[in-house]
Amino acid sequence: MAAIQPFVLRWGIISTGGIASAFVKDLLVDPKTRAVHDVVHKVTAVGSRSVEKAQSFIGENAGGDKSIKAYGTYGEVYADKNVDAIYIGTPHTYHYINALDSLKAKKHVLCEKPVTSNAAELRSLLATAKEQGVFFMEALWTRFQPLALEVKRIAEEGSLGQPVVLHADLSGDFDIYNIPKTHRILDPDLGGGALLDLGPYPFIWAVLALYEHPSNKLAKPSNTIASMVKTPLTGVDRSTAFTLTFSPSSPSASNTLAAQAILSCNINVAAYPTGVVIRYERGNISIAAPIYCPKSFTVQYYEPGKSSTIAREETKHFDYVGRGMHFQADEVARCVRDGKSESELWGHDKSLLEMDVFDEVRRQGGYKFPPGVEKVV
Ligand SMILES: NC(=O)C1=CN([C@@H]2O[C@H](COP(=O)(O)OP(=O)(O)OC[C@H]3O[C@@H](n4cnc5c(N)ncnc54)[C@H](OP(=O)(O)O)[C@@H]3O)[C@@H](O)[C@H]2O)C=CC1
Ligand SMILES: O=C1OC[C@@H](O)[C@H](O)[C@H]1O
Repeated sequence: MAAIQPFVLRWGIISTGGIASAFVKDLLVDPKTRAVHDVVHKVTAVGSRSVEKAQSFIGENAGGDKSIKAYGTYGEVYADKNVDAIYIGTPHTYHYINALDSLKAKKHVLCEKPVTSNAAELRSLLATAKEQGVFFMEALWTRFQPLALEVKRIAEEGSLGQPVVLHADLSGDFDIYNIPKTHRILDPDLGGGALLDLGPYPFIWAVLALYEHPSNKLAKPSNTIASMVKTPLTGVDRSTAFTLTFSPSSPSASNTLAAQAILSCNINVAAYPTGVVIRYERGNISIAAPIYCPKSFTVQYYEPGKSSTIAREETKHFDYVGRGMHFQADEVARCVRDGKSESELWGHDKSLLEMDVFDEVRRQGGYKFPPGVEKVV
């Protein structure tokens, strides 16, 4: 019997920065190393604002593969007939225009986080993706990693009971007093600050453990409270804390979850070793830093009826070839192969919730983008 050929997704890469490089290296990892046999990835084009940069990028990240086109404009990638899907790795505030141009060229899109600067931009992109009949997804790679799938399985299998409270922090020491104020983490024109860059990760754990919990019935948080500390360097948020409360919409509502997520992010201190703690009625799940690609988590089960005593605990470790960005690429390939417009794991509703929450956090924190940064308001 003839072997079934894997589906090949042909990628065009927009920009040649740090994360585009990491993504391409992962795309080129043999999927069989992670037991994936149904899809494979091919990079067919790289677009940069400089053709020399595109050429060097291919040399450094794809062994100088001559079959990959190097372009000195992004537009040539959108127009390339040998590109099925576009990966966007530009700074936050360019995601909207780059994604819009890709969608208008009828390309499927995987766009780095945060998907847009605000919710209005995202709504506009989703409308365009629908009109054009193409797939669109935010690159929230953590949601597709095997560790996240296993945390979700254990959290929902029943032994731990209902979630009560989740604490998640992502911090990173960006050496903010010594880097240029034009660095993307500090520059307000590039959506600088902790919330947009780091906030998606504490948020994704709140979504996985609370929003997606079966007892929540995909109800949005009933309340969001937020506060920001701004850096005088450029006025962007150095530290942001926000809480999301999930509670039944009425005493008879089908969404019965009553739980809170306490989330934070900072750009002037390194990550704490435990990045996420989810407390349940009958135990805890602790996830090791870095929370964007954790390699282990520990589940503790309480002595029955005694939340002060741990009866047993188990730590699970995960390892694979590559950084872990290829799992989201596999999801894109499968969705495109199957004619889907969005992923079931990180679908449009979750990116929309993220941008609605972030808009509200910025409103309460008093963070306004400079005029002209938001392309849709
Ligand atoms: N998933 C993850 O783990 C990570 C995701 N990210 C996300 O990826 C995005 C990019 O981050 P990162 O790779 O660190 O950024 P970099 O600054 O390293 O790269 C951004 C690239 O975007 C292009 N670009 C287009 N317009 C501009 C502009 N006005 N200023 C600067 N660069 C521009 C450049 O490529 P060229 O000159 O070739 O056009 C540049 O190399 C961000 O949105 C961030 O949130 C970042 C890090 C990790
Ligand atoms: O997505 C990200 O994850 C890792 C961080 O260091 C980086 O700044 C951020 O963009």
